Amino acid sequence: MSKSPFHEPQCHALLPTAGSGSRFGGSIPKQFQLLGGKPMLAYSLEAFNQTPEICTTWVGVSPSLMDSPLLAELSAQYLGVQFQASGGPTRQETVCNTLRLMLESGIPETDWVLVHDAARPGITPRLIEKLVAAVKAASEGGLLAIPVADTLKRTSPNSAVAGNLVRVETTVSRAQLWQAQTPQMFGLKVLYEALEQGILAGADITDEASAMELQGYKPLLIEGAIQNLKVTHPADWDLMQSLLLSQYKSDGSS
Ligand SMILES: Nc1ccn([C@@H]2O[C@H](COP(=O)(O)OP(=O)(O)OP(=O)(O)O)[C@@H](O)[C@H]2O)c(=O)n1
Ligand SMILES: C[C@](O)(CO)[C@H](O)COP(=O)(O)O
Repeated sequence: MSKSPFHEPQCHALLPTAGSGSRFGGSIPKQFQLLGGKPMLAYSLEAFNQTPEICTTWVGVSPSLMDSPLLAELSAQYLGVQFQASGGPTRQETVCNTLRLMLESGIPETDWVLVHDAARPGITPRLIEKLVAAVKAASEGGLLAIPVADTLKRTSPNSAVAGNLVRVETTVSRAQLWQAQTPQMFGLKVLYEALEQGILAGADITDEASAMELQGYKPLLIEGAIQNLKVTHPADWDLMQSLLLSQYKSDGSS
């Protein structure tokens, strides 16, 4: 890969897939379960493959799945994609390990990386392009997110009532609050260093932006879309399936 001083930063995708999907359940992790006939991960791979700005795509896989038929099938189908045994015990470790491999492979440190949850199959090339355009125009990292629309209630460790009920402790103002989605787009080396330091410090990092914020950055929020929701609980599955069906119908792509 070129390292000339005139190198125009390129964009790369990184999909962490080493989660166990404990809240979702099932005999295999949710990102490999069939959604509308194909593994959930395939939707994100296709969205990035169809986005001309994306040069390479890297997938962080749990080492225990590297030799599975599942992976063999996906690697045969998505030939240009780099499937790496870089999965770690937490999402941020999976991302950090994969970034290290990307840097070691010779991708320039100043290139951009878009980290995207395999559990968000509703991502589209249009949303990816919107993020890339905004971040490149500002030359600052950013993420897709949506403003909070519901009233927010806080509970406390003492708010449990009989059964599974909890009581409201207080209402939290939703003004200026956004829900973070992915992709989250940052410079490759700065993100790697931010995650490495955050992990070493034992910080509570739940996304790439929070690692960057700990280093003093103020990432840009670019409006995403509700269809880009994260499939977390079993109830999200049918909703996602309907959203994907209507998206594909309106695209004319299936
Ligand atoms: N050790 C981990 C944990 C999570 N992820 C990935 O991070 C993304 C977001 O995580 P989430 O949807 O919460 O998945 P899980 O961690 O698998 O879910 P749970 O917390 O319910 O176990 C997913 O693509 C997941 O595979 C990962 O690569 N490595
Ligand atoms: C990165 C993320 O999707 C942003 O909302 C979210 O923080 C991932 O959290 P999870 O608990 O790993 O699903």
